[in-house]
Amino acid sequence: MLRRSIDYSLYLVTGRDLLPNGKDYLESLEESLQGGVSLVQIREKTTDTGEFLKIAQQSKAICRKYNVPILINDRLDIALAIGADGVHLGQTDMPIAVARSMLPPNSIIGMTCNTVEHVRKAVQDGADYVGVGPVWTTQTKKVTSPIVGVRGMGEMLKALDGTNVKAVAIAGIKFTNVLHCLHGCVSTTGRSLDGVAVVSDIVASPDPRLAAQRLAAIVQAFKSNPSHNFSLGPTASYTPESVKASVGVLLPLIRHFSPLVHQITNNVVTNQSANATLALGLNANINRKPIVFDPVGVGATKYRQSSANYLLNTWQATVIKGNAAELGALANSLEVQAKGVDSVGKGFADPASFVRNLAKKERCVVVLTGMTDWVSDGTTVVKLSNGHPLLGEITGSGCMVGSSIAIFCAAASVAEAAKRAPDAPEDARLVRGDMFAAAIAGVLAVTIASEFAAVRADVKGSGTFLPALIDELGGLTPDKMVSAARVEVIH
Ligand SMILES: Cc1ncc(COP(=O)(O)OP(=O)(O)O)c(N)n1
Ligand SMILES: Cc1nc(C(=O)O)sc1CCOP(=O)(O)O
Repeated sequence: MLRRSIDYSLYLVTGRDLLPNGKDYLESLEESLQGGVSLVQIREKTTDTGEFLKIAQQSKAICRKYNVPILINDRLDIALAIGADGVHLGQTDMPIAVARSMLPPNSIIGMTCNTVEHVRKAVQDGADYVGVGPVWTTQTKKVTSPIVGVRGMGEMLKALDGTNVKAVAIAGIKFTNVLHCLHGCVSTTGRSLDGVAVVSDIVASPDPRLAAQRLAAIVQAFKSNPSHNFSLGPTASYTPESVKASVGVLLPLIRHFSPLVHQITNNVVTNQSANATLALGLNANINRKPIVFDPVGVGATKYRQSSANYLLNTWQATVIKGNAAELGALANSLEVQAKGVDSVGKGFADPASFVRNLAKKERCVVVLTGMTDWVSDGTTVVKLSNGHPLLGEITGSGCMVGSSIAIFCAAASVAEAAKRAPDAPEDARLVRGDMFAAAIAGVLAVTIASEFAAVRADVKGSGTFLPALIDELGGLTPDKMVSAARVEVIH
């Protein structure tokens, strides 16, 4: 039998103990519905049955006014008593089949899932939706299962492929991170969330209407185009000519906008990275938009590995840049070995597939550096064949590439922001501008400058190469970059 269609976009789970002082529960619920809450779950963990029943009845009357379905957390008896639209069950609650046999036909049953196995079981048992998480930590409840993290959600969502079971993420979701959550929680097969479940960001707000409105606007915008990434999107078809043209456009933007770039770098290369940044035309400072992550020597120690994972779960990287050993370690691949922070051996047998898969998994642009550089947005792969062996003989050339990528990303993002009308509708893009082209331009700036530097008469070896490289970075022009760039596009 067909179940009614539910809009899971903004799923409010109630929490009366979080209401601001003096705020009435029913008034808060009604305001949140006016703000765009599309589904409500009444969650009362310590309330007596009689009071729970009364609250559920009153809540149902308000939800009906806005034509929004109401579910009950854990308690089938309350759901049956008030004629709710369904229940939300936890892993230790009543099995779905038993609940289904007791509830009216077409009732909605949701199940909490903390692992891929939970999701598979919930699908098998006939859940209508899964509440997947915890995405982040939360103050609202003592969560006993490990944090799944945004990067762990893809595998859980993938387990829903081929089913009609819906998914909402839960725990720690707020206006400030909801877009990160939606962007990051997409499987490699393209399955994204149907919505987000939120308690405190709405309930604890003195203005729940506004709290719901701003969450709903982002969720709706994301759902209207869930597949976009940091490039021009899956429909954009890149060619060597279009890539080179973008690179040519981006370089003057750096000098025009001189965006601020906040660099957190290691002590060995601080000076050099700052010099490269300045040569390209920037003041190193704070810019809060694109994030370029260079996981230096990530495979070398457990501490580096756990720090990288922590950072990647805390914010969404726009670009991850590394050598074969670093990216191999991030991807848990044993194909390439490291020696200190350097990569040894021949590299990946199929670098194009490697970068494409990692970019898809991490939901960002991936840059694999080496003799040949490979860049992917998860769909398209670009192979870049510029560079000079002297680059490998100076320390920190990889960090310089990271800085250069950051500069181009900042310029592309600031230029896009300048074009945008102040009242333009929310488009749910974590970073605006073509970050794929920017990452490519960042790599090419250094590798092309290295080619110009290496052939200068004043360059006798790595010692004289470094200042010449900085000079050549400062002297780059769009024409020089476009005519020197060796770009192949692999779709
Ligand atoms: C949408 C959604 N997802 C998960 C939960 C957690 O439910 P449960 O595991 O039953 O834990 P309690 O809510 O009972 O503490 C939820 N309520 N809603
Ligand atoms: C009810 C609930 N269940 C969770 C789980 O991980 O299973 S987290 C949670 C509370 C989420 O509250 P907030 O939006 O305030 O972080």
